[in-house]
Amino acid sequence: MSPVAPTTARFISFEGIDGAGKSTHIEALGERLRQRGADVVHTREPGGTELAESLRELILHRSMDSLTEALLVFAGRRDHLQRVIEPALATGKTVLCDRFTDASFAYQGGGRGMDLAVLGTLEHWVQGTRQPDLTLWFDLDPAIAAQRRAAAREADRFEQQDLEFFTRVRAGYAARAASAPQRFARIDAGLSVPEVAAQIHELLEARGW
Ligand SMILES: Nc1ncnc2c1ncn2[C@@H]1O[C@H](COP(=O)(O)OP(=O)(O)OP(=O)(O)O)[C@@H](O)[C@H]1O
Ligand SMILES: Cc1cn([C@H]2C[C@H](O)[C@@H](COP(=O)(O)O)O2)c(=O)[nH]c1=O
Repeated sequence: MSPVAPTTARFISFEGIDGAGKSTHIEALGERLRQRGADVVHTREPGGTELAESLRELILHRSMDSLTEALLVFAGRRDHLQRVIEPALATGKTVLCDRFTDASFAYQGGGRGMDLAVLGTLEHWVQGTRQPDLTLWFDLDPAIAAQRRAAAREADRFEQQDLEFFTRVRAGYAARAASAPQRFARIDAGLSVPEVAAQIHELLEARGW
């Protein structure tokens, strides 16, 4: 187990349908990387800056059409990239981001049925070639995710959607993972919390992270 050089910039995103278990594991992963010498920044989307957090409130709670939703998500992402993600990576930090652009393809593309070419154009405008170095995709049966959410919290505008919506979102993630297999690592999120943690541990060990 060799320590990570503090100057090794890494961008790791966490993806999956609502309730798949991302948040449960992010802090522990950050701690693991810190112990190996990384300077870790935790952030999230929508959000991550004051402006983008304001947009998050609108996106999660106000009614709007899918193109408006996508434009707000990408506007927040631009601010987030400029103010937080790019400066952190430029100074050798490790960025752990709870959701990034794959969520736009899964939710606005898969869930809402938006044209993927339009999303691809927004992606190119907003982030150029910037992509995470690793995306941990917490893959879970939407029915199980719904049970977990119901036990955990009050639903926002996305979480109120039905199983068909989340089945399309899941398929959106699967398509995105198939298009970038080197970047995506699928986690079986249907297992217990310790078993999911073990999968993440093995994935990072295999990369020497
Ligand atoms: N492997 C697991 N088995 C059973 N319950 C779990 C598991 N992982 C997480 N949970 C529980 O499921 C609920 C949702 O988990 P969590 O908030 O981590 O999901 P999430 O993917 O971050 O959701 P969201 O993206 O909507 O914020 C929580 O109550 C959490 O304790
Ligand atoms: C980045 C991003 C997010 N969303 C949706 C997905 C989730 O339902 C919410 C965020 O809630 P969380 O509890 O913080 O996971 O936003 C989206 O539709 N499009 C996106 O690009």
